[in-house]
Amino acid sequence: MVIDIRNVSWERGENTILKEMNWQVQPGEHWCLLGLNGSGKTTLLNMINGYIWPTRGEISILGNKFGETDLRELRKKIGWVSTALQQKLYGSETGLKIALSGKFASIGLYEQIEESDELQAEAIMDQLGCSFLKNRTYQTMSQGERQRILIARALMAKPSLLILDEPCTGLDIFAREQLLGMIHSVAAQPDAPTIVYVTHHVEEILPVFSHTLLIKKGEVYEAGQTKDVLTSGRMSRFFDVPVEIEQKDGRHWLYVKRG
Ligand SMILES: Nc1ncnc2c1ncn2[C@@H]1O[C@H](COP(=O)(O)OP(=O)(O)OP(=O)(O)O)[C@@H](O)[C@H]1O
Repeated sequence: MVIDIRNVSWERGENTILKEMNWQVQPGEHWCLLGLNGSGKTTLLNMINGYIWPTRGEISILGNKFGETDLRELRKKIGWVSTALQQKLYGSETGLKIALSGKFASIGLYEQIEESDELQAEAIMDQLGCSFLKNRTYQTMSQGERQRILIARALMAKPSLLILDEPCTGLDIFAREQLLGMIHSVAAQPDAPTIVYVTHHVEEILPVFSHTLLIKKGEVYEAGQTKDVLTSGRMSRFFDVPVEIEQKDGRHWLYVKRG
C-alpha cells in the first residue's frame, strides 16, 4: 500500500487536530485531498512525511511502518511541492539548477553533476513543457512557471509518491488550466508516481484523480471513488451549504445554490 493510515489521531494540548483518521491508498490510484481552511490537510501531509508523529494510531507509507523505518530514507521517495518549499528556494538560481537540485533534495546545488543528470533534468523539463526556463532565474519566473519547475525538481528524485499541495494557488484561470494539463500528463504516464493533489477547489479535480478524500474538522468525512464522492448531495452536506455539482468533460464544477 502507498498510504496506510489507521485510527490516527493527533492532539495538541486540549485540541484534537486529527481525529481517528483512516485512509488507504493503493498503487495505481491518484487521490485528491479536499478540505476547507483549517480542516487538517497540512497536518496530515506533515504526518505522511514523518515531520509529526501520531498521538494514537498507526501509519505506514510506501510499506514503511513508522517507528520501524528511517524517515530520512523514506522522505527521499516522497516529492512534496508546496508553498513552503517555494519560499525556501534561491531567487538567483536557474530553472535547470533548481530541477537538478531535486536529485539531492537540497536547496541550492552543491554536488558534482553528471552529464546523465543534466540530460534527465532536460528530459523532464521537456516533458513538462518548461525547457524555456532552463536558464531563467527563479525570481524572474511567473507563479505558474515556478510551479512547473518545482514539479520538475520533485520528479528528478523519481519519487514513488508525489504530493502537490495547492499548486494552483495564485494562478489565473489560463495558467491554472495550463498547469493542470501538465499535471494530467504526468499522472497519465504508465510509470507515474502516486499523486496526492491537495486543494480547496472541486474544479481542479482532474479525471486522472480516481479517488477523493474529503477532510472536515480533522476527520475523514468521505473517502472513495471521485465519481461517488463528488455528488451535489454529499458536497452540500460536506460544506454545510446547498451546492450543485455539474460534470463536464470529466471535470466537476461547483455552484452555490441561492436560497
Ligand atoms: N502545531 C500546532 N499546534 C496547535 N494547533 C495546530 C498546530 N498545527 C495546526 N494546528 C491547527 O490544526 C488545524 C488544522 O490546521 P492545518 O494547517 O492542518 O489545516 P489546513 O487544512 O492545511 O488549512 P489551510 O487550507 O488553511 O492550509 C487548524 O485549526 C490549526 O490551527
